[in-house]
Amino acid sequence: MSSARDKANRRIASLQSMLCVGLDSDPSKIPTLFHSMERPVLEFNRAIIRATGEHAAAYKVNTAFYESRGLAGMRDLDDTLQALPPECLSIADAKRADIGNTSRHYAKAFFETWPFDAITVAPYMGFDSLEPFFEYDDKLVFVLCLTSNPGSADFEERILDDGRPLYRAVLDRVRSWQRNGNAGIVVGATKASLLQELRQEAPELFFLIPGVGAQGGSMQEAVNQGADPDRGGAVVNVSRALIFPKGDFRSISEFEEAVRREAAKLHDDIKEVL
Ligand SMILES: O=c1ccn([C@@H]2O[C@H](COP(=O)(O)O)[C@@H](O)[C@H]2O)c(=O)[nH]1
Repeated sequence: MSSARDKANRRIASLQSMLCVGLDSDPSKIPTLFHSMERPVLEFNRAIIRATGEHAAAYKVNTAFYESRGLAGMRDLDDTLQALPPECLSIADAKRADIGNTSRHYAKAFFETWPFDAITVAPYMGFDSLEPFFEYDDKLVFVLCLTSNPGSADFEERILDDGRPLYRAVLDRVRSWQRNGNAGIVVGATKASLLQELRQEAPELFFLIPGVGAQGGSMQEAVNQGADPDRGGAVVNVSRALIFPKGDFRSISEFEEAVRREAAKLHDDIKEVL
């Protein structure tokens, strides 16, 4: 069994939490309190980690918010990864994949240079583009399957000649590609009824479920439909609705308290269902 997956399941069971905290740390949205600091995004991330640590099973770093800031962003990504609690699953939401020769370097970047436990990848270019990721059998590779956005209808929900929607074909292939239980899929919380169908089809896959909060998905539905038969095997991501609480904060600790309250609420919702 992949050690990343083991780690995630241990954390889910010990905490009774599937909460994945999304560090979509958009500098234009972080509270002004942080703006005068030398590294506002890193300090913001550290505050979020302090506030959510006791409730989180995983952290997802969406690399777009760091890459868009060039070198300074990459330094923040590096130091954020080091600040994550080692008992939580760390996910690079990088949505990579290319010809095999190039994918090998993407895999090295996100599994070795930055030693994340997991990465998100796109299935469009087929098995040889994903094989370099699956070769890391101690990690978790989340393949985009049925995404949370309305545009999932453009390709993912298209019906193939054999009568299956494309996302079902992706699911079937991912099941055969996994090594040592290192495969996962991304399914949007906004697709709750289909989420249940996919879970029934693939009880052995690990699920990353984004789309709760700002995109309208419900935490309880996501956990209910997405958990595996042992009530583990999935993490549910919340980014904006958790890390950007509304309010005018006079101190960092006031800000952290607001985030902690929101994380505790989400954790309570999860515990009620698990
Ligand atoms: O289908 C997908 C795949 C990835 N995402 C990512 O998850 C978070 C969601 O952010 P919220 O603020 O909680 O809406 C973000 O990083 C997306 O890029 C997704 O939403 N849907």
